Amino acid sequence: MPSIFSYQSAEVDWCEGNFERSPVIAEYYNTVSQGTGWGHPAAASGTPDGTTFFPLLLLTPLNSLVLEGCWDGERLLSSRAGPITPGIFSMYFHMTLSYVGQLLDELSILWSLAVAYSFWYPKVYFPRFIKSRKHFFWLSGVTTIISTLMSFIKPAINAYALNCIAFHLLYLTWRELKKCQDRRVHRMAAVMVMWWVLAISSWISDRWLCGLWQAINFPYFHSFWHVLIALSLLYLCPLVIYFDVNYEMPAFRPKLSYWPSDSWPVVVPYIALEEPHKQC
Ligand SMILES: CCCCCCCC/C=C\CCCCCCCC(=O)N[C@@H](CO)[C@H](O)/C=C/CCCCCCCCCCCCC
Ligand SMILES: [Ca+2]
Ligand SMILES: [Zn+2]
Repeated sequence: MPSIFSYQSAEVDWCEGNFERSPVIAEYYNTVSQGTGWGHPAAASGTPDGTTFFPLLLLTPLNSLVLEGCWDGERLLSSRAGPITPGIFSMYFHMTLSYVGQLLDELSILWSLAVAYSFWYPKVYFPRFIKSRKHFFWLSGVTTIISTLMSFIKPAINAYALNCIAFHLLYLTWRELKKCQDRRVHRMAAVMVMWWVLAISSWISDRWLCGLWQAINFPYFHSFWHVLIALSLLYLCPLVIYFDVNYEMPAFRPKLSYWPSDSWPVVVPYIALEEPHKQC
């Protein structure tokens, strides 16, 4: 019986052929695309420095400096670790296709989402029996522990369940957009949805139509998913911060902007805070 750490002991095997480009990396393009796709949304947390928050890994140290003292340590850390941790475990998964790799990949996504929900889920959407964010923390924690235990029953369906969470995020975004007049916010949400539709189409294509892609010698749709879901997260993060600042820090006026400028074809979204008097 193979060990849970052995190569190819996972329940899932993606469409890309195994060990075609390296004797130690099972799915070369899936591993590499995960490495390049991830990281940059990690810095998409921005918070008050009075100016900007950039969603690029390169700018993370800069952001961390300006965020310190404005956000508490847990929020800062979770906004950094949230996207990076699944990225690293996912690389390990595609490198080995091991059972442990698969569960680390899926459970790290589950826990990162739970942490993000705990910190940023707007209070107005709390269930009626939840009276404070502390209670909501407990609710998220218990739900996540139960989900973690259930995820061992049939790991192959975990990814489908995780993908369903995106629908809840879409629903929340739609609820927030109904209350928001800012056209820039609507535009950013539209771009996020566009990347997500392309991402989920790639993920489903790889899962369901693998025979077709192998027949035309192009089994790389899961690599596209990695890059596209990272891009949608890149747009989701500033949106989450925008809504959070409106709820939690009403003295500030958040403004969505693009770096280096709105008119460039390739841009990085970020949030600028407009508040002349207050520092944090
Ligand atoms: C201030 C903002 C803080 C934001 C914190 C963000 C926390 C991020 C939490 C999770 C990151 C999601 C990681 C994506 C998956 C990467 C790994 C991967 O590709 N795994 C696959 C196997 O390699 C696996 O099959 C995929 C499983 C499904 C994952 C579904 C994740 C849904 C995440 C929703 C992203 C929202 C995008 C916009 C939606 C409208
Ligand atoms: Ca494969
Ligand atoms: Zn993957």
